[in-house]
Amino acid sequence: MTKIAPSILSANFATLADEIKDVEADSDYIHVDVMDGHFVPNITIGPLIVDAIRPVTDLPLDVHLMIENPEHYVSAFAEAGADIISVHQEACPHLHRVVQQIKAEGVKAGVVINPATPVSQIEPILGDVDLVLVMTVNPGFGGQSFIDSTLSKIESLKELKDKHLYHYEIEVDGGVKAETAKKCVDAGAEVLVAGSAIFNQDNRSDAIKNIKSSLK
Ligand SMILES: O=C(CO)[C@H](O)[C@H](O)COP(=O)(O)O
Ligand SMILES: [Co+2]
Repeated sequence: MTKIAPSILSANFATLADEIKDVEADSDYIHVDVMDGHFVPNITIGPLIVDAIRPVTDLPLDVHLMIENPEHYVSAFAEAGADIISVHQEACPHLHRVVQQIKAEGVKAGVVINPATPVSQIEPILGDVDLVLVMTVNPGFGGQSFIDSTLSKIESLKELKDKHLYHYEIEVDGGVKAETAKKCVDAGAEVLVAGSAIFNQDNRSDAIKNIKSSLK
């Protein structure tokens, strides 16, 4: 069963608790996009917001760190209530150390690759992570168009997972909507992050059902 992770990046931050409640029943994770204005051009959410939304939902908080030096903030996000913390390969010269740091906090560890980063860059760490996030847009903003060349990387990650019996989930993020979701799942994606395709719609439940029915 494909999981759905609405990205609150496209939600109304003035009513964030209500926005999360609105998608909770149809979703599996809540995806939280953390941007620092350095690794990506945008600035968004810090541990304070994760702490504030933690009591709002029992769904796992899937925290996507688009920040430089993520090792400085792993503890703060774990203490704030993150269930999964994912870091970009491109931001981590000592990736293995950061993954171990996340796991030592008792949190699931994910690794993320940008559209231009090949799977080979993360191959040595695949046996250690709980989630691999394939960016299907360049990180920094919601509402961008899906990049088709990322599909072959999803296929490679599925092949490597099956071959080595790795346990990571394959997640995709960026430009995911009813028109693009099926090709991700056919390639091997197990978790679909969607922001604008859900929160920019009046009826969020229908928007999620629309994505799910596109997979049939
Ligand atoms: O990490 C992200 C951007 O860097 C977001 O999770 C992603 O862009 C979701 O937005 P949309 O579904 O509108 O593309
Ligand atoms: Co994201």
